[in-house]
Amino acid sequence: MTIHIGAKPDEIAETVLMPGDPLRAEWAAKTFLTDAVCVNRVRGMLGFTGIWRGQRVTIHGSGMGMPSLSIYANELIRDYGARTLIRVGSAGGYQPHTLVRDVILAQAACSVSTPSSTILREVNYAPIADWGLLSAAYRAGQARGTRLHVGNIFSSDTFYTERADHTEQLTRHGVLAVEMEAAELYILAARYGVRALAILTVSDHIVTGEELSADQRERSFGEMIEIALEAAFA
Ligand SMILES: O=P(O)(O)O[C@H]1O[C@H](CO)[C@@H](O)[C@H]1O
Ligand SMILES: O=c1cc[nH]c(=O)[nH]1
Repeated sequence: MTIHIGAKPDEIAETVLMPGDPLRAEWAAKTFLTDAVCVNRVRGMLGFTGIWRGQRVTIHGSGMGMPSLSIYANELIRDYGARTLIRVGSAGGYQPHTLVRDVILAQAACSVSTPSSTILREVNYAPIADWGLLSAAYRAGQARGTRLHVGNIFSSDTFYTERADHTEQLTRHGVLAVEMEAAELYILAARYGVRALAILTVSDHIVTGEELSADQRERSFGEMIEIALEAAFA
């Protein structure tokens, strides 16, 4: 047990999928894993461990924002031995071609700051995905015929931005979408020598205003979960 995760030491798998939403973790575990057991309930941050095609997998919520993800990813890696962490999240599309329900593989994640900024100091570190996971996810998405994009995303510290100029410049520089966790996940993975990838489903579009409901965000992201599982064990 750690401060934030109530699981016993052997109850977390080496492969962990991390949605921001703990209820999405529950839905995904019940939908895609067999013999799924709830291994964490501390603070309502649900985690489940079960079996997918003979492989042990944990699906554990990260909460919203990089400070929250940092707590869970640190404990999963350092205390429980997680070696592959795949964020499965929602994102706001920036580009005309990143449409609602499209899937984005985050090759890199830019940010204004991350929890690691205090230790990286003046270094403008480039957080990047694990190449093996990224290429496997791309192949899995292509094979399924998913509308897929690979590229840079923005990990924001805020959901409600007051900086229209900011969004405009990120869009102009080819950033595909905005979310709130991937950059810190990639930095932690690099620090501890483990594999990480963020797979995102576009849940709303920052320019057109089209959006999915909260219920759809919890339950309609099956394609992304299957791509994540296939990539993890490719
Ligand atoms: O759907 P999740 O995985 O939570 O991801 C996105 O949704 C939340 C904001 O609504 C943030 O956590 C953002 O990164
Ligand atoms: O962080 C997020 C996630 C989904 N949509 C947004 O606009 N921002």
